[in-house]
Amino acid sequence: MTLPLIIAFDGPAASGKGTLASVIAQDYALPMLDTGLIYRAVGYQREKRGLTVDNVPELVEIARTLDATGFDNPELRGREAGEWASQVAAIPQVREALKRFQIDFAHQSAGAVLDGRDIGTVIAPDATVKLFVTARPEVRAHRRWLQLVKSAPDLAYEDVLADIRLRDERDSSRSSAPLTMADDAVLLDTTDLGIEAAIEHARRIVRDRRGSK
Ligand SMILES: Nc1ncnc2c1ncn2[C@@H]1O[C@H](COP(=O)(O)OP(=O)(O)OP(=O)(O)O)[C@@H](O)[C@H]1O
Ligand SMILES: Nc1ccn([C@@H]2O[C@H](COP(=O)(O)O)[C@@H](O)[C@H]2O)c(=O)n1
Repeated sequence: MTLPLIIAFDGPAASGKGTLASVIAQDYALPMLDTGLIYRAVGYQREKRGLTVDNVPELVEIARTLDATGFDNPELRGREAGEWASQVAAIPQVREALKRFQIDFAHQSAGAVLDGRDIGTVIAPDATVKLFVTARPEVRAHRRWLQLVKSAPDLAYEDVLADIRLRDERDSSRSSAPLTMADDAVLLDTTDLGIEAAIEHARRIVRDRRGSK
């Protein structure tokens, strides 16, 4: 019997963890979950329904009844949705309402690849391999700016950098499941790595860690 292979990618915004997670998921033919999208969907619904972060029971209900059919909405990938996501992600009751689904996804029979902020620490502390993907804020902001400027030509790099810094600070300092590297995670700093080089590093880490278990 083959053991489930659970691979956790955590790290700050635009570090490249989603890019790496999807390549590794393909390599091992595993299902993948971008958990940031879940928080983005809750934050987006908060905004659309005119709620504030103090409307906790309503936000919990949104989280509890979330429907993945709207996940392909391009607005969820936008700049504002990232900020809205980070705000609702700081509410412990919202995190709790989203937890079971993520735990079940991670622990399906073959295993899974998940990327987020608390995968290796909260959702799958038993993951086979944990990577903490990071890069300098200026580099991450530049990557994110390159992505967003295609649909927002007036967007200033400095504003994206400010967003990234604000989100890093909020995600790392919240009381519930803050962004932090698990003790047994491998650090992958992509500051000076192009995509192909980062993929090669990630592949090697997964091979080595998997082989050692
Ligand atoms: N090593 C790299 N070098 C240059 N660009 C990269 C690298 N890794 C990823 N990118 C690009 O940076 C952008 C952000 O990458 P990605 O979406 O994988 O980051 P992320 O950490 O998952 O972000 P978020 O958590 O905000 O969803 C994408 O346009 C991606 O193509
Ligand atoms: N496991 C996670 C994943 C995401 N978040 C929060 O959502 C925001 C958006 O995430 P992206 O990965 O799409 O950038 C992020 O800033 C976090 O606040 C989270 O808390 N836990």
